[in-house]
Amino acid sequence: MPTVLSIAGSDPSGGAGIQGDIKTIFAEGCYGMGAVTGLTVQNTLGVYDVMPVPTDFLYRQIDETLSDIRPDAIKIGMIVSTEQIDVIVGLIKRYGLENVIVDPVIAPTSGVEFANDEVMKCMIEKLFPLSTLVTPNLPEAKRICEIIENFNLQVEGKWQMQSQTQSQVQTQSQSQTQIKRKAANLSMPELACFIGQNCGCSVLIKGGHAEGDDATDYLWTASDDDRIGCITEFKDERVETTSSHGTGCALSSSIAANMAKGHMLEAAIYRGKEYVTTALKSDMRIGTGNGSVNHGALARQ
Ligand SMILES: Nc1ncnc2c1ncn2[C@@H]1O[C@H](COP(=O)(O)OP(=O)(O)OP(=O)(O)O)[C@@H](O)[C@H]1O
Ligand SMILES: Cc1ncc(COP(=O)(O)O)c(N)n1
Repeated sequence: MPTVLSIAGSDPSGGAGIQGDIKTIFAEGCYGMGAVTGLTVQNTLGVYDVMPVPTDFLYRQIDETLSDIRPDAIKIGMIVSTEQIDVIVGLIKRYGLENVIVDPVIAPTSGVEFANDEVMKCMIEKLFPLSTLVTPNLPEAKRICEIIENFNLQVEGKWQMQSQTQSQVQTQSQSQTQIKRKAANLSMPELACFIGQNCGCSVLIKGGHAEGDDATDYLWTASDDDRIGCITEFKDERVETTSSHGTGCALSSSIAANMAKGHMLEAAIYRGKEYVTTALKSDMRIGTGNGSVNHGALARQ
């Protein structure tokens, strides 16, 4: 059975974080594992508090799991300190892990902040370049671009190596200076391109917080020679529901699970989107606030 490790925070109300991830991974027919970065106090009405797990304990959770069971993909959600990032980055490198999906949860829709600018800067510099895919929502993508601009970050790595050999990419690279100047007003595809070029990873900007009748996500591809530097649109209907808590966690976990099953990145995103739309359409209505998506609405092998 394909195996997926989620490294994320605990959401005791069950819709997001490690609880939502493992439900999603199970529904996708994979074996789910979870290493907890922090405990939260939250329900369907908001996030009230966060308590980080000590760094050495996070290290031991992941290390002992990896030394026993090798994951075919990993999903990384809430990270609350630069020390936690160093631990995760060190272990990804030591075990040579592949199919690394990072959902950079900066601040939940309602409630306290998970990651400050210092943590985000560290994530951008150290974790993003090791990632197969980074999946910010629209406000997160704008904040990441501002941090890249404000700290003048440009991460050395695989992107720079690839851009020397790809003429299509060189053309986009030349327009980077122009993109940098107007980062605050970038469109969703431009945001994806800006982050991807600066961090050397594929980037999916999620459209749940955008306006419009459709929920459209945009992928900028850093790997896969044929598609490098290309933008791909993933469009689906916008579902009217008050049960949308955990969509971001469900999407990234579903993508990780589908990559663990052997799907290529674009196919895995397509299937992830299908999973989330079905989970939203179920309109489960648990709790008194913004209830959880129905993780069991689509189950497949
Ligand atoms: N009302 C909706 N109808 C259909 N799809 C949606 C809706 N809201 C979000 N999505 C989809 O859900 C996925 C997650 O997007 P979103 O922008 O909500 O991420 P997020 O903010 O990280 O999620 P969360 O609210 O769990 O933090 C995307 O594929 C997005 O297009
Ligand atoms: C532990 C944890 N991780 C991620 C989220 C996603 O945030 P939201 O769905 O509220 O925007 C969350 N609420 N809790």
